Amino acid sequence: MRIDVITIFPGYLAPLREALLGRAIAAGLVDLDVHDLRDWTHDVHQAVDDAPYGGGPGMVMRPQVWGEALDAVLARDARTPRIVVPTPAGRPFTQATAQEWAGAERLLFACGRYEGIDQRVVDDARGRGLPVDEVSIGDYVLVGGEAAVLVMVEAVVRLLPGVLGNPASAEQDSFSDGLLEGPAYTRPETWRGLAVPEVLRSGNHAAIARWRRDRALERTAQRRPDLLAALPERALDKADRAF
Ligand SMILES: CN1CCCC[C@@H]1Cn1ccc2ccc(-c3n[nH]c(N)c3C#N)cc21
Repeated sequence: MRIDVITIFPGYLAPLREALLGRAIAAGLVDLDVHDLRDWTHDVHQAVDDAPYGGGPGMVMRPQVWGEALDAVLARDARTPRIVVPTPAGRPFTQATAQEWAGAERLLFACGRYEGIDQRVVDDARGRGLPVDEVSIGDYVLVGGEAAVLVMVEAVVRLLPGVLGNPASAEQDSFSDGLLEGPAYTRPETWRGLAVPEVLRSGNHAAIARWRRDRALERTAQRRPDLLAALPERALDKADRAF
């Protein structure tokens, strides 16, 4: 997978070259290029923003600069990317989105700042037949798109074959079966007077699987009843319903 990121703060994306993602890049599973939007300005001030039509607070990112940047980055690889524009006004980014994008050959992230990117940049890309996803990572307001890109790239890249040491980890993710993960424990058996649940030390794999499923159902019902309500009928077996 090739990933391009266009931003006015390239340094913000440095963590993408650390740890798991860094290893994926080193292993050739991911090609990452981060581009400075100001490379496509032509004035001495390298202006990337201007006052909003219709008035209002803040500044809007200029379409000319973004248009040139996108055209140039698109041309650097024959593969057509999904263009991803983080925005608080976007569709929710979910595990399903990450799984869908993990199948893409190329992703191109356009990081806005200020009040956002002139809407005609997205409209022009879509008008040329390019797939553009305007997405939000949550119902809170950030200062720009870079933090969202860190989140989304991690969620996608970890799903790529060969990235996680144990592929079962991704299969047993929270959300992969529609439920939150239950509690996890490791040694010592007792810590500050708190013991590991006995069933986890029983060696009875069926009982352990049932206990873990019950804890996931319990936690999901308590913290995310919306996820439980969204589960398809077939997702809960008879034992789940008895829970
Ligand atoms: C605050 N300021 C005026 C109101 C509009 C947004 C703007 C800031 N801003 C500019 C570009 C940009 C991109 C993403 C996000 C963002 N916020 N929250 C999310 N879940 C996000 C995503 N994904 C915020 C951004």
